[in-house]
Amino acid sequence: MTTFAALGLSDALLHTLRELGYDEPTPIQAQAIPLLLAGRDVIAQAQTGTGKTAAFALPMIEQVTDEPVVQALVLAPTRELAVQVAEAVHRYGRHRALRVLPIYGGQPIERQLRGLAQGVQVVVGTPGRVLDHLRRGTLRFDHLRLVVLDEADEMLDMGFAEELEAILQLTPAERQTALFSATLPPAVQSLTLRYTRQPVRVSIAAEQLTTPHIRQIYYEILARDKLDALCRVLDAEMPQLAIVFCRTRQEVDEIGERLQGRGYAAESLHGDLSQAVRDRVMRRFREGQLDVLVATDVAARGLDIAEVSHVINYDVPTDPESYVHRIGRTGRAGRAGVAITFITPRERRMLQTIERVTRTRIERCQMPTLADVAARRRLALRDQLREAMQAPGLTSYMDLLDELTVEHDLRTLAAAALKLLLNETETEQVDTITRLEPPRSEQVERGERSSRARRAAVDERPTRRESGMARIRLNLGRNDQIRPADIVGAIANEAGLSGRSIGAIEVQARMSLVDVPRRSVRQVLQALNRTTLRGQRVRAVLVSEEVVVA
Ligand SMILES: Nc1ncnc2c1ncn2[C@@H]1O[C@H](COP(=O)(O)OP(=O)(O)OP(=O)(O)O)[C@@H](O)[C@H]1O
Ligand SMILES: [Mg+2]
Repeated sequence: MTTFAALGLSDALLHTLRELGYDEPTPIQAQAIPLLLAGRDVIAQAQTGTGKTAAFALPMIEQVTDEPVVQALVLAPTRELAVQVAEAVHRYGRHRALRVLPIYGGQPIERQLRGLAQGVQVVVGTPGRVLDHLRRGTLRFDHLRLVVLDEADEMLDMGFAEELEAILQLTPAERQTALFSATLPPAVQSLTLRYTRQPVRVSIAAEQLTTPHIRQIYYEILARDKLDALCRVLDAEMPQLAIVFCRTRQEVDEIGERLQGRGYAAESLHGDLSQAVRDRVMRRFREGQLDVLVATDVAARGLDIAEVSHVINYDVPTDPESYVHRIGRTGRAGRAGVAITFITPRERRMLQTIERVTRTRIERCQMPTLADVAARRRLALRDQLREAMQAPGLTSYMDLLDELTVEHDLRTLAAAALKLLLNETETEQVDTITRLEPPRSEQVERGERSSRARRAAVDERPTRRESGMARIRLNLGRNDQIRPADIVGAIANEAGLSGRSIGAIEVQARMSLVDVPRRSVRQVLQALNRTTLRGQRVRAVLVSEEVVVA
């Protein structure tokens, strides 16, 4: 086993590492640090959360002199990552009191100018703003010795190629260059050929592109069930911190708001927000004031927050690299994590591509039932109670207890207290989520069709599911236009959410014949029998007072 000392690091740095609790180097650190100390160019690939930052920051700190001129530059794709890496370099270099300055767009340029004027040794920035400063002449690279491109592939993907080239052209030719990422697809080749000199490739041999510490599962559900499913998953999993990734900024805003509306401590993060808001959201999330961060891929790369226990892909990522980085926000530095991906039936192929590229099997799971959620809450309450019993401060409650036990039996009293704590109003668990109401975006597109669907669904109430059977009660009024497609939609909804294939599930849609004229029921029956559900023909028959769809 290698030690940090054996890698050739100075005593002062070794001391800092001991203080930080770093006992031994990670594999990427063991390989990259000696090469970088020897002045070689390095192209390094290693799984998420395996300490790539220290792999470049430690040799950087050793090479930088006390002279107050910019000697090292780290480029990162996002502002949040630039800030985090700057803080990491500062932390690793604290025995040296290194001056490290993050430089990124959206931050007042005056502050950066002041910082630069004071003389910094290391700059960590996003390509756009760094180039800005170079062109203004407020940043000079005459003494630059080391350039690191963190998440190099992402910077190219984001269209920063020109900026990167322009920046690299303004650096001394004899500088040292290093690229780091958990994914380095072939597109990075041309950049490496032009801007590195005889680079050494370091790639940590791993069976999978993702880390084994992350449990990877997926649920297949319909798009319109996603929000319900998300809430169900959050309730069942009770993450310490969770990041929910969505595809678009609008969706991030919408899901963030709807989660807030349902009482979750959630906030949104994406590139349209002002820097002040982005900073505040990140600070609150890191401090644990938020439970859920809803984000675009802006949060997919590099962010290192130990407490993130769950990553949820609300939308399946459009490329495997994005999947790798997104789920890599959990399961860091050997910790356990859970990654949950929602896919709609049409997205199965995308999932297969991800599995193939990452060489990982993602396990299909059944959506947790309300009973599962209740069971989890009870377990959690049990743990909390045990903790509370150990903690001081119970005396004042004993008086109340003495008062109550005069009249009541202790067991009944405790049970009532538990009931209040769990706040479970329903004694019988209803295990269906059924609403015909489509999400807001769909409603707009569907126009007046949706208003009919809503009306038909007003009184729809889920009934209790028995083994393997989902029942949906549709209370349809006399004047409702009954659209078979809506009924089928509700059934598909339920089947999708329960994660079962429709072939294996028996479904009943009931209509009260008291309110619905027989003629309408006949029409519905005929129409239902012309409908298909996930490629299977629907069979609907009238059984006394009920229309049964199977
Ligand atoms: N040798 C070590 N011993 C213990 N912890 C370490 C060691 N090296 C790094 N860490 C910790 O591991 C965590 C992940 O490190 P880092 O952010 O550098 O990962 P990464 O490889 O850059 O991941 P990503 O690909 O997601 O950017 C950090 O919290 C860091 O403090
Ligand atoms: Mg990193």
